[in-house]
Formats: sequence, structure tokens, C-alpha cells
Amino acid sequence: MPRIKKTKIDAPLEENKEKAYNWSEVMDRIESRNKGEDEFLQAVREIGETLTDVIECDKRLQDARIFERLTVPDRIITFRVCWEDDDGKVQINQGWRVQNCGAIGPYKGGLRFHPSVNISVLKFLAFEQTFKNALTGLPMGGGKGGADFDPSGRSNKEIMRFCQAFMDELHRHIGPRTDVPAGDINVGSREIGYLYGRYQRLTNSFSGTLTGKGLSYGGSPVRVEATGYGLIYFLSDMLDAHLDKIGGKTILISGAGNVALHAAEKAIQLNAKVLTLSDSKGTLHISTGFSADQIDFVKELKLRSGTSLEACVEKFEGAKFSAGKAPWHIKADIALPCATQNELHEDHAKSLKQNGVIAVAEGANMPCTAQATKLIRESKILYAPGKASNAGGVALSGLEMSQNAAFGKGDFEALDEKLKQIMGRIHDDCKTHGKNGKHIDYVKGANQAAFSKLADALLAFGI
Ligand SMILES: NC(=O)C1=CN([C@@H]2O[C@H](COP(=O)(O)OP(=O)(O)OC[C@H]3O[C@@H](n4cnc5c(N)ncnc54)[C@H](OP(=O)(O)O)[C@@H]3O)[C@@H](O)[C@H]2O)C=CC1
Ligand SMILES: O=C(O)CCC(=O)C(=O)O
Repeated sequence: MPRIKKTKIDAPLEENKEKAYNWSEVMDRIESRNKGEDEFLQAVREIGETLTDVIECDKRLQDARIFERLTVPDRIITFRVCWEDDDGKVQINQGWRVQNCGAIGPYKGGLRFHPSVNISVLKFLAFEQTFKNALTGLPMGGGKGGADFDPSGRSNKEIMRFCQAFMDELHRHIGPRTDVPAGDINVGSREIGYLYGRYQRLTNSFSGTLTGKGLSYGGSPVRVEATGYGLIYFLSDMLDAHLDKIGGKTILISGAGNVALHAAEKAIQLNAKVLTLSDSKGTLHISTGFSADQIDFVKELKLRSGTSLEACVEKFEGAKFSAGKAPWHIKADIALPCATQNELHEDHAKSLKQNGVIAVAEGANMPCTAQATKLIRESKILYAPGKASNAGGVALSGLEMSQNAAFGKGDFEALDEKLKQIMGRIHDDCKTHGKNGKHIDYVKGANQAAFSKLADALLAFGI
């Protein structure tokens, strides 16, 4: 029997060990290929910088240019979305799907509808998603999509017509074994219903393509809660690994959407005090902490009607609303940015440090600017990057895909337990790859753990 060469990147063969990797040359090439795509370059730099020691000592990774290959999406689909508003006027938006890397499974990642959506934002999200999905241990490639459509102030019927027009093109490029989109900012249960309904009509099949579906048509219990709950499970594991616990801690949360509200709900269940929520208009602060009923009220307000948090001041005793302000100047133990990319700046990070914050765990994707990230990491504050701490959502999506493939149905308690286990395994992977003495570098740990899985597959495929 001929010996089969192992391709595990954490165990390079003697002849493959070489120190000749020039990261700045690689980054120069990536920058010149993606000029002006700031968010994308920020994400690439953040991941690439933590992989140099792994790539430096394995010539196969250098020869096959594995990291650089991951920075060029498999394909990007760009399309026009034409729809009619309530006044009978024609509206035109731009739609995209970035299929970043399908090496370890069907492309998987959410759809975002927001005026700030552009190709740089979607490429960064799809790139991050590729690493995140690898971390879950489930067979999912990375993708992301969306449109520069602004749903604020639009009627329900306008949202429906937009979703249908978006799917009229997208359906050609997705499928249960090809690409399985889900929700992201401004794409929740209602939008997934409209998108999936149109997809099903166009394809004449019940395939489960799209996750985050309603429970009556193939959705999974716990998917709605999974990102926020998973964030708190990861935070608990992180505190536990440092001989601490979440009970009794004060927490700042930004955002008031799916991730923020379910993180708040779980944190309160575990006896933490959630002091803030925020939205694009400002921050709502209750110094004694939100109650579970107040979180339910905000869920109703934000997820159903999209009204500003300011409306809560009249309803909640002791609540203050600071217009145009982020929550990060308020004294607390823990910070959970759960709104959007680059929402937490260097000045915010300085305030967190001065106020003695012990942990920052990202619910949103890349919510900290590069400068804020540097400051937090150097301060040795416990810091969980989104690709690890918010991976619970896509992990549950993976479990929804399995249920659909088996024409089966999951149960809430069992799936919640599975979510906890998956977040625990991601934490273990971060620890294995990121432990440095007593300190765990979760950024390095998450990036290296994910890269090792992706590189194994890409090396196996050849060029
Ligand atoms: N949904 C999921 O399963 C997952 C989501 N994520 C990430 O989590 C983040 C939040 O997503 P999700 O909760 O689903 O989205 P939602 O649309 O449900 O909520 C987004 C929230 O963030 C606020 N927000 C959006 N943009 C800004 C801004 N520029 N400044 C301040 N606040 C802002 C919104 O305020 P307003 O109401 O005023 O618009 C809203 O409260 C995103 O980064 C997303 O990529 C990550 C993993 C999975
Ligand atoms: O569930 C999914 O497929 C997507 C989740 C997502 O968009 C994310 O993890 O950022």
C-alpha cells in the first residue's frame, strides 16, 4: 500500500518546513486588487496578521497561496432589483451575493438590506463568514449577500414586493447543496417568509433553501435566539476559563435587533444586569438593569414595528435616552457590541479600559475598528471576535439544514443544548490555538483554528 501524505496543517512534514513567508508582500497584492474596499481590507488584515506564524513554517501553504486564494471570492453575483412602491413609482436597487469559498460545504451566510451595503461590506462579511462557518465544525462554506435597499419607512407591501423582486434573480444562484442564505440586518422572519415563499414558487420544490424560516414551513426551533444565546454561552465559557462567572455582572449591549435582544434575554436569565440597548438613533440606559418584561416589550417594539428606542423612556421607570450616543462610556463589567461593523471606536475602547471592563464579546460582525481592537487586545481585556462568539446563529442554521434534508423536526431543549456544545467546542478550539501562558488570544485562536480546517480542504483539492 503506498503511504498517503497527511495534509494536516498543524503537522507539517519536515521537508515542508520553511521560513520564507512575506506577509507584507501578500497584503500589498491584496490591497492593489481591492482598492478602496476598506472594510474588506480591514477584515483580511486582521485575519492575515494572526496567521503568519502558521504559514511561515509550512511551505505547502505558501506554495499553494492558500490564504491569498481565500481573499478572492469563488464568484460574486451582481444584479438589478426593480420593484414598484406604493405610489406606483419604479424603484431600482442593487443586489449582490458573494460566494466566497465553497470548499467545505454549500455557501452559507445571511442577506443584509441596508443603504450602507456595498461590495466592500459584503466581501468582508463573506470572508469572515468563511472562517466562522469553518469554526462551527459543520459542513458549510462562506457567503453573504444583500442589497442597498433601505426598508425604514417602507410599508409591509413594499417590503414584500422588494423581497420578491430580489428573489426573482437570486433563485438561479442558490439551492440546498449550492448556497443557503439566511437573515442579517433588516432581514428577519418576515423577510425570510417573503423570500422563501417566492423561491418555492419559482423552483416548484420544498428544498429548505434559506434558513431562519418560520416553524410552520421548515424552520428550526432556537434559530431566532441562537446568535444572541450563543454569544452569552461563549461569554460564559470565556469567563469560566478565567475562573469568573456571568452572574452579577453589569453588561453594556449595543443594538436592539435580533442579536442584541436575545443576548440580553439570556444574560438576564443568567442573573446578569443589562444596562443598555441602542439603535441608530441613540442609547437607552437603565442604571438598575432591564427586566425580562422590558426586553419583551422592546422586542415587540423593534422587531415588529421598527420604532426608535426613545419611545421606551415613557414606559420604563428610570430609563434615559441619549440621542446620537453609543453606550461605551457607561461604567460596566462587560461590553457586547451587537449592532454593526466599526461601531466601537478607539475612544470608546479607551473608555471601556478606564472603566475597568473585563470582557468584550462581539455579537455583531467586526464591530470594533482596527484601532479599538488593537487597544483592547493590548490591554489584555478578554476579547472574543465575532467569528467565534456570534457563530451560534449560523451553527443553528446548519442544524436547520440537516433537519430539512432529513424531513425532520428538532426540539427546543435538545437544540439549545447542542448550541451550548457547539459554542463550547469553538471556545476549546480558540483555547487550543490561542493559549499563551495564562492568557488566551481568542482572535489568533479563532483565526488559526478556522484556517487549519479550510487549508486542509484546499490542500486536498490541489490547484
Ligand atoms: N441575525 C443573525 O443571526 C446574525 C447577525 N450577526 C450580526 O449581528 C449584527 C446585528 O444583526 P441583527 O441583530 O440580525 O440585525 P437587526 O436588523 O435585527 O438589528 C440591527 C440593530 O443594529 C442597529 N444598527 C444598525 N446599523 C446601525 C448603526 N450604523 N449604528 C447604530 N445602530 C445600528 C439597528 O438600529 P435601528 O433599529 O435603528 O435600525 C438595530 O437595532 C450585524 O453585524 C450582523 O451581521 C452575526 C451573526 C448572526
Ligand atoms: O444563519 C446564517 O446562515 C447566517 C448568519 C450570518 O449571517 C452570520 O453569521 O453573520
